[in-house]
Amino acid sequence: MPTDKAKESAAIAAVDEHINANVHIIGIGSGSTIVPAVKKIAEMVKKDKLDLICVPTSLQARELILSNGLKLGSLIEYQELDLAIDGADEVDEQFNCIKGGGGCQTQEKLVAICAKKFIVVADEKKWSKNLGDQWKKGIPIEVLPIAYKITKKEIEKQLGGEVVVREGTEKLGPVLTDQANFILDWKFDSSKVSNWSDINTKLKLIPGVVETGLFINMISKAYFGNSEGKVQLLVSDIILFVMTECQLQNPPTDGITSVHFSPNNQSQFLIASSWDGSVRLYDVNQHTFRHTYKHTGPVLDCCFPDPSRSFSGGLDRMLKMYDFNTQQETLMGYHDNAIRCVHYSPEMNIVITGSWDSSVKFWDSRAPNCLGTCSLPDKVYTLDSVGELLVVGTAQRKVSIWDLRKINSPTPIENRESNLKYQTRCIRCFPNKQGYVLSSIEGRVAVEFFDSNPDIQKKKYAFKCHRSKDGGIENIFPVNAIAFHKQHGTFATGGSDAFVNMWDGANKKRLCQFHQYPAGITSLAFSSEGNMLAIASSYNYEYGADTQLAPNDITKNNIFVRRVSDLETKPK
Ligand SMILES: O=C[C@H](O)[C@H](O)[C@H](O)COP(=O)(O)O
Repeated sequence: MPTDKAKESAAIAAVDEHINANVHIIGIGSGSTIVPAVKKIAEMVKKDKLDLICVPTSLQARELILSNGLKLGSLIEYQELDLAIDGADEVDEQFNCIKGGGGCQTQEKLVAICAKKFIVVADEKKWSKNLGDQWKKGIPIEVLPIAYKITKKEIEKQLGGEVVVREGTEKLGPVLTDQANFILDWKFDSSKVSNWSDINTKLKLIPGVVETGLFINMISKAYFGNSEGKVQLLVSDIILFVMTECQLQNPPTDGITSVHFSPNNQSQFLIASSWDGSVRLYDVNQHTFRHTYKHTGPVLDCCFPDPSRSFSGGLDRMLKMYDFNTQQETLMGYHDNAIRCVHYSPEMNIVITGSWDSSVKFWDSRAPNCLGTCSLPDKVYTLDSVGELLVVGTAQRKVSIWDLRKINSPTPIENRESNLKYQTRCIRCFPNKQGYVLSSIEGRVAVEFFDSNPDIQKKKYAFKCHRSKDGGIENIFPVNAIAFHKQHGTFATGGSDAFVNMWDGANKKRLCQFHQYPAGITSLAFSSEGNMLAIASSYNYEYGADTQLAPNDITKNNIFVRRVSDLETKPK
C-alpha cells in the first residue's frame, strides 16, 4: 500500500538518524506510523546491542514495545527521555501539530514534554500549510467523563465551531482514552484561527478539559514519507534536505555485479551489470529503465566514462563498448579468461580491465585499441585508480601499485601483501591520492597509504565491520563493496549482511548505518555530486544452496538510490 510505504520510509529515516548507542530512554508514540519505527528500533537494539528503555504513550505502544522484545519503562520511573518518536494527524508550516486522532492525548503529551527531542513521523499527506487544511476530524480534546456535556457547550460558546463526542464503532457510547476519559472532537473554522497557542490555552482553561491534541512548539524534527519512499525532513519550519530512497524498476534478474552513475555532475543515469548477462541503463530522476544490452555470459563489471557510453566485461572474456545514443556496440578486445574488473581513469582517459587470466590491460577509450598489458602474480579480483596510480588486488592477498603514465613498459611501483588475513574483495582509492581502502571476505577493512615513509606507514590500520552476534555466535560477512564520497573523503562499505555503513576513515569513526537491505550488498556508487548513493542488493552465493541463513529475500535483485545528506556523509 502506498501509504504504508510512505509511513515506513519516514519511520525508518527518523530511527536511522536518532537511535544510537548514546540514546538510552525513549518515548514510543501511538498509531500506525510508529509500528515500522518500533520494528526498526528493535532490529537496531538487537544488532548493535543497544541498552534502550522504551516508555509508551498508550496501551497500544506498550504492547508494541513488548511484542518487539524491547525493554518497557514508564513515566513513573523515568521523567527525562532522550527523545520521543510519535505519529501525527497533521503538522502545519509553523510546526503546530494535531495528535489524538487515534484516541491518545494526555499520555502522548506527557511523554513528549519529558523528551529532550520530540520527533514526528508521518506520511506526506499530514503536512499542510495550516492546521485543518488536511485533517477534517477536528481537534481531539480529552475530557473528564462527568464534564463532557459542560465542556462541549463551553467550547462551542467560547470558540465557536462544533464539538462532537467521539463514539466507538463496535460498541455504543463514547470512546474511552487510556486514562478512561472521553474524547471531544472540536470541528473549527480554520480561516478564523490565527494563533493556535491562544486556542490551546483557552481550551485548557475550560473546566473538565484534561488535555488537548494540540502540540504547539514541541516538535524538534518531523519526517514525512511519500509513496515512493522519499522522506522530507522539516526542522523548525525549514525543509533542510530531501532524503530519497527509491528502488529502481525493472532490476536485473540475477546477481548485480556493479553499479555506476554517469559522471561529470550529470548523475541522471545509472548503469548496472549483472550475472543475467545484461548491462542496464536507468534514468534515476525519472525512476525509469531506459535500455539494456547483452553479453553472451554474466557481466562482472562495467564503467561509465561519459553519459552516453559504457564499457563492460565478464565471463565471455570480451570488453564491449556500448553507445546508448546510437545503440551500437563495439568489441574492444579480449582477455584469455573472464574479465573481472572494468574501470575508467578520467585523468588518463583510458579504460582498464583486470582479468582472471592474471593480467591487466589498458584500452584507448575512443577506439578498439589495447595500449598495454601488465602481468600480475595471480587472478585479478579488484582494481581502482586515482590520478596516475593504479592499485590491483589479486588472489593470494597480493596488492600491486602501478604508474599509469608507464603503460607501454609497465612494471609495478610496489608489490605488497594485504594486511588482512583473508581474501581481498574490494579496493578503492582515497580521492586525495594518499592511499586506499581494502576489504576482505572476513568482515574487515584496512586503510592503507601509498607513501612508504615509515611515519606515514604507521598511520595504516584495519577494523572489523559487517558482523553480527546471534546467541553468542559471531556471524562474519564479506565486505563486498566500497565507495568513496569524493567531496567529503568519507566512504561507504556494503556487506553480505545486507547493511551499508558510512565511515570517516581519517577520524576512525562510523558515521552511520543505513537500514538492512533485502539481500547482501554487492556494489555501491556515489553520484559525482555526492548527493546520491546507489546500492545494489542481491544474493552473492556466500551461503551456496543453504539459503536459510541468508538475509531476507535472496531471490530479489534490487537497486536502491538513496539521497544522502551531509549528516550521513560528512565528517562530524
Ligand atoms: O491518537 C493517536 C496518535 O496521536 C497518533 O500518533 C496519530 O493519530 C497518528 O496516527 P497514524 O500514525 O496512525 O497516522
